Amino acid sequence: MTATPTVLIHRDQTLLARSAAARLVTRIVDVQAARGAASIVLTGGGVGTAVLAELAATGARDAIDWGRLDVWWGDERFLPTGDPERNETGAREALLDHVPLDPARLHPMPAADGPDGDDPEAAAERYATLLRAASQPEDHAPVPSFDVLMLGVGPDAHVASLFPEMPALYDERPVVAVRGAPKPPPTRISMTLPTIRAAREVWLIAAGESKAEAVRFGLSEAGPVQVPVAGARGRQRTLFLLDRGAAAKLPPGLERIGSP
Ligand SMILES: O=C(O)[C@H](O)[C@@H](O)[C@H](O)[C@H](O)COP(=O)(O)O
Repeated sequence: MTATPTVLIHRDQTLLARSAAARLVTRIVDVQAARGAASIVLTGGGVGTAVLAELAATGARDAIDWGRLDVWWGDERFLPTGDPERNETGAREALLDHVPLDPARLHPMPAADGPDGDDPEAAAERYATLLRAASQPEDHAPVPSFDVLMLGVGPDAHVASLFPEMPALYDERPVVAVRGAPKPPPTRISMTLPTIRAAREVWLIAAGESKAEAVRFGLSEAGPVQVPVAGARGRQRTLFLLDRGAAAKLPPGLERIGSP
């Protein structure tokens, strides 16, 4: 059963990113204490990368046992390794290159100059195979039950590279290639909604008024094909981490915990 979302509103984007980074430290430390290793899924985009930069900047990051953390990506822009537009490149610069991760536990999505060359379908399948290999019998799914899966939100209500009305939203494979994405670059690789929903916790992180409408519909009963945000829910917990701008059009009657 998926959880009813909890909404948290912060004053501005900086406080939102700091607070999400602090929450991430606590969550990873708690999971590592309970189960040994933890797993997170990263998102591309401005806020997602800002969270990683805040995590790199906080002394609390040393509380994490970086060698026992698996890092996955929810989506990737299908570009050559090291391209500045790749989500992996942004995440490395912001955090991953500055902490003692185990390289074997770092799972970037394949690049356009990777083992499958310029074939995003084969690259997506390769990533799905990696996820399948990492899933445990208790996950009851072909992918692991990620401890935290973070998602940015597009103004059109996309999450990862799942854009409204596009074929990826009907696809039941764990990872798919996306062609013709409205946000550049057009060719991408993305986890699908069933994979996102396998996560224990899903955190939707959004800042700015341009996201307010998408957040509003994402918290409604809208269908995920029209409003992918509405289909992104965690098995145990779903958090909408917002700044005031992104929270400007919330539907009435929602639980809200504001910070001054
Ligand atoms: O590769 C990407 O672009 C993404 O993963 C995408 O889903 C992103 O998270 C949102 O578009 C929000 O991006 P912003 O935070 O920059 O608005």
